[in-house]
Amino acid sequence: MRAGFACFVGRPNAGKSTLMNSIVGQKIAITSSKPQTTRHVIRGVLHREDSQLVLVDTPGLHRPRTLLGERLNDLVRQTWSEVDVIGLCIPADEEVGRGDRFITGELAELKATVLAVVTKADLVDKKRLAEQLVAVSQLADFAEVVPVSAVSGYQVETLVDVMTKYLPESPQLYPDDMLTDEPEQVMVAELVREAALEGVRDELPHSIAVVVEEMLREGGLTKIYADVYVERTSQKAIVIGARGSRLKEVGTRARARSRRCWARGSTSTCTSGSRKTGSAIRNSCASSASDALVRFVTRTFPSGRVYRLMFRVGP
Ligand SMILES: Nc1nc2c(ncn2[C@@H]2O[C@H](COP(=O)(O)OP(=O)(O)OP(=O)(O)O)[C@@H](O)[C@H]2O)c(=O)[nH]1
Repeated sequence: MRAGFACFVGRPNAGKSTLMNSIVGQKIAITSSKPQTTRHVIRGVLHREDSQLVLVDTPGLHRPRTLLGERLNDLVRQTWSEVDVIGLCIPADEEVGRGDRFITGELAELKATVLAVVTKADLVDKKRLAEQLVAVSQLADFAEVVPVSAVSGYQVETLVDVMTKYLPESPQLYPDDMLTDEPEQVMVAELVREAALEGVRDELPHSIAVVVEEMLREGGLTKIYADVYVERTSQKAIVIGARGSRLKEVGTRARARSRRCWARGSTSTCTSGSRKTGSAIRNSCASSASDALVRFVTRTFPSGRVYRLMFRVGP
């Protein structure tokens, strides 16, 4: 029996979270086309008869421009020092760059086994993939270099085999039925944040935060109250959209994703807005709501920057 921790590292947008989801087989880390989507360290557990691979997702390492950026980088480095295997992700469709060399240099100091993972293999032809494998191999003395595509599934199993090979001999670390150690509330908040990030401008990912305040069981349903925070008043309009349309979409998407995540079905969704724009949103929701199940939460918000979203998930 082998069991241990592994993580994927690499520059932002390299495909780390998508790969982790593909390996664990369930949506655990959120993904988006925006760089620096990941803010939490999330564990996904892959159970096999003779092994347990615990995957830790990290934010993309980047040149920090803010204190939050510095803290995210600290989180990455801390994770590196605690795992058994590290997969350095480098996309097949982008040149090996200074960022990759910088990360490789840092990894050389660690005790973990370092593999290179050439991600997004589906985006290039065989010749380009071969060239990228050579370029990546020249970066450092990696234990292995593995090309994969999380989207097509190409070599994902092989990557798991290779990673498992480098885990220490150990009894299993988590119970059989455990896929992640993230609390349910954090996972739902991440799903809402993912929905809120869709279609927003590049600068926004770090400016949106979501806190699930309450999850109330009502018979077979779970009523979820989530607060969406933005950093600046100017970002409010982006998150809310014309006549509340974006916020409503966020609620709908988050509900659908939560439903898929728990595979139980759902009944209703609702969004409501800030103190300033709340009534406009409620009106727009009401006027566009052909779905009779849409309900609204009326509430006075202490700050103009918080938007409350309510949706219900259930069988
Ligand atoms: N075609 C293709 N696209 C991929 C693949 N893996 C990831 N992507 C896309 O690449 C983008 C970034 O993927 P993420 O998994 O969020 O990247 P990340 O490295 O976790 O990003 P950060 O959270 O910024 O660190 C998304 O649009 C994914 O859909 C792949 O194997 N093939």
